Amino acid sequence: MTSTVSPPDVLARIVAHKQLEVAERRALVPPKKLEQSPYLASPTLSLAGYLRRPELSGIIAEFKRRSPSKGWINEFAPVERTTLGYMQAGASALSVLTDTEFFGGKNEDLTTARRFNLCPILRKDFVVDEYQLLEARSIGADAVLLIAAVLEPQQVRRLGEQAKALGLEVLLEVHDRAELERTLDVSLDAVDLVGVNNRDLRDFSVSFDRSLELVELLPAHLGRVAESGLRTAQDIQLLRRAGFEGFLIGETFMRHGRPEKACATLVQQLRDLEPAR
Ligand SMILES: O=P(O)(O)OC[C@@H](O)[C@@H](O)c1c[nH]c2ccccc12
Repeated sequence: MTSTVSPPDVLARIVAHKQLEVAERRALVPPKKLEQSPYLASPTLSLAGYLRRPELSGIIAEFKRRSPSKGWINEFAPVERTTLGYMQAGASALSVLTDTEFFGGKNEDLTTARRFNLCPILRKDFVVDEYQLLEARSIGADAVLLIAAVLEPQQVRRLGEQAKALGLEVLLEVHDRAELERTLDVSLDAVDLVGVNNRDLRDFSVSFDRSLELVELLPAHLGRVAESGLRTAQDIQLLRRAGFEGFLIGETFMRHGRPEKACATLVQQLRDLEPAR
């Protein structure tokens, strides 16, 4: 079962659903069980580190089947071929949506991507509970997303510290200055990267101005990621020149029958545009 919801309350609905889902999962698969996953014994890869590698594009290629704003984007692309193709095309890292209800993903998608790729993988989900951090580690993720719009600053700090203790990197997502400042004020040490979401998840509007305005306020030691609505090599060039190191791209790739080919085309265009890199 999947849902499409109207914009104004989408975040609140996702979070409410996620809380129920986490309670169910915890009852079904207790933390002790998750701790037995072999992934807990293997080291994680640094997303921030990979984004700084100059020989790579900085693109975080996302596997996203559907979204509340667009409905189905790509129901049938196989995870193996798509994620491996993304990396062969020159992406720096992967992002895999694991939310089922609203994004059509699942934990197994991330584990499949893990089996086929040696690169940092971001688990893209709505973290509201520490259980999800252990779960992320147990399915093979290297990094998790914490969304400032749905968490209190103190929660970001606590979840961020717990994530780091598990060896996961933390990408904090913000979409305006107030969110950025109140959250980083208390959680600076618990975060590895900051992502500016060009899409307002409250009304789905997209504007690069969000990224361009906020980039100067991002602490230099944190990885800087521009998220959502990126389509062209020119978009990436603009945002890179403004100071971003990472470019999270989902729909531009996934709406093609062969998302990995769309990624290869974009990477080639980027190489033509930025030959000196
Ligand atoms: O498909 P796009 O417009 O390229 O966007 C990718 C990514 O930024 C977007 O999927 C996203 C950003 N933050 C999120 C939080 C939850 C779910 C999804 C997201």
